[in-house]
Amino acid sequence: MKDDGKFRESIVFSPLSEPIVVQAGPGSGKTTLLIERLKYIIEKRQKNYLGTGCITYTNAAKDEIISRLEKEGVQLPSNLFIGTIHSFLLDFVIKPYSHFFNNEDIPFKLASFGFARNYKNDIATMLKRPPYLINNSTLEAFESLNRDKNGNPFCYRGKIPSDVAKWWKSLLKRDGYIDQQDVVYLSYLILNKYEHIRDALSVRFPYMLVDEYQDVTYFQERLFLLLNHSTFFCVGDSNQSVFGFTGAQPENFKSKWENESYKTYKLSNNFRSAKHIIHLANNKTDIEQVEAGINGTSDQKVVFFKDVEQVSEVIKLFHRIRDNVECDEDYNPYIILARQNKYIRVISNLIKNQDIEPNMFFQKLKKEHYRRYKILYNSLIAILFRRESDFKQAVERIEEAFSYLLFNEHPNFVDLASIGYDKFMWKKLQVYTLQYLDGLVLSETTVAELFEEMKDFISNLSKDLFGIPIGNKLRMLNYNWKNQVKASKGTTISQLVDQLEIESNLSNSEGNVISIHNAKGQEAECVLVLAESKSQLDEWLALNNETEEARVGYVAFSRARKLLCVWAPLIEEEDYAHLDENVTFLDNSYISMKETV
Ligand SMILES: Nc1ncnc2c1ncn2[C@@H]1O[C@H](COP(=O)(O)OP(=O)(O)OP(=O)(O)O)[C@@H](O)[C@H]1O
Repeated sequence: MKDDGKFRESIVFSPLSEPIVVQAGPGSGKTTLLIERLKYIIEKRQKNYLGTGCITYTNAAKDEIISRLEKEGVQLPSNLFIGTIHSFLLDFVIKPYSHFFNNEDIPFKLASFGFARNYKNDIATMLKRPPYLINNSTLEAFESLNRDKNGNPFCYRGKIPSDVAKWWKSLLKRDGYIDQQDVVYLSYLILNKYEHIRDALSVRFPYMLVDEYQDVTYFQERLFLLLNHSTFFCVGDSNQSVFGFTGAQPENFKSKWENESYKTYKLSNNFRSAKHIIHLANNKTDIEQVEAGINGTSDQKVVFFKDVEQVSEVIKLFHRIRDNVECDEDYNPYIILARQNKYIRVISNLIKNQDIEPNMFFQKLKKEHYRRYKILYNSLIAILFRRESDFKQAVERIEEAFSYLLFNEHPNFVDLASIGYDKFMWKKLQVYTLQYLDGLVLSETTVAELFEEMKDFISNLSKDLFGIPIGNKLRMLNYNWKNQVKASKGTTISQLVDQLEIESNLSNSEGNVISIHNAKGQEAECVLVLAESKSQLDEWLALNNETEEARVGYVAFSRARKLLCVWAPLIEEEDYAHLDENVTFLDNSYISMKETV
């Protein structure tokens, strides 16, 4: 059937009881279609108490869907869930039922980001390495450990041997925690074992919509299959499956596609990109997309930078070229994409064109004592938000500081009853503390003084307001500052807050430089993709999408609406001559030419 408005309406307005899978390339409007279907479900669902779950891959995608619905004036019903699979399962399975699988008979707590840092020495011992060799990427690998199909702990990044992986998961369990990956695995175990729980969940959510289905993991798929009272609407693109290192498998989407109980649809239009971008991407896959949006008619070719060795020159060239592109205000004007975080930091600094010293005080405290770092950092960010009159965010930051101070926990998991508090008292203490921080003369208060004063203030406040002594819970605020004695007495709060303010402004402007993985689902008028080597670019441009690296290139190129520029060091024009119908090669002389003119 021709991919036109009528065809799309027929998908959106299909009977609510029909399970549907939509497969289509980038920019074809999959997410847009999913939102239309969601609107239709909200309007048509038969009983108001029936819920709808809309599973997004990231929180950014969740925000985007909510804002699009709100913009269109859709009233969001209270039983509508929009968010990641992890938050869905945390709310509806882990918090209410995970105590069934915990020897302590209490729900598991979520190990928050940065959690592995607390176990650095144990990790070093297990890996038989000195602690200074345990870097962030090793810690990240521990935090993202998943399971193989048999449920055994498994590192899809290939960094952690299986015996160490097993040790890590049992350590978490012993301490009452689960990590992000096990939110899915444990939820699967719970739903698989207890029929009444899975039935209750499935009946509560008879409509489930899932975006980016190609990145669903094995146990996520198994879990979805258990919800047999729910009707699924799934959209995805196997060619954009780039999260193999988390255990995601495009095969899950393929098997859904081949499952005869689903009605399947393919979309062929691309509403996002200029035609040469679409044709370049078509070269890589068996999905043939057709230019159908307003950008489709543009003759702007894809630009490859050749003979440009310095990334700073490439960025200059990119900005020069995009100066000539008329951008639509409704879209992000540009993004710069790279593969590795390390590289992204270098580029961010280049773009800012200024060397920002990372704040040594925070860096050191983070290494020396992570929990105290969390307390200080959050308190100061709260001051910053207060300055900007963002009271809500300020109190949230104080709450995080308090949660680490009193419980060494993320705010979601604090046990207020253990200190005789209720939620109202907890908030009240935070609001008063925020007022107190706001009243300090920041330029005259050192970090060491802040800790001492805060301890007295909070402990007196708790006694005066509620008659509850919590002084012994505040020992994190007693600190001898180890290797930072001098700095803690010589650094004022205003110096640190000012530094944080600069960093937060910078991170806003840095928002345009992102990793390819984080750019999934996003689009911008102009896109610069930085390959880090010639071999990487070769793989990105190869005529297949079999390898994950090849698919990473596909995702990167297809973010662009009007202009796509690509750079790889030592790129050779003759290697890519077969693309010349869609590609122009430019070198540094473009800049000098423009300057002369
Ligand atoms: N039916 C349509 N008519 C015109 N424009 C559309 C239509 N559907 C989507 N678009 C526009 O096309 C662009 C891409 O849409 P969307 O993000 O939904 O695509 P997608 O298939 O989810 O992309 P990706 O796979 O890259 O995440 C957006 O700017 C969107 O507004």
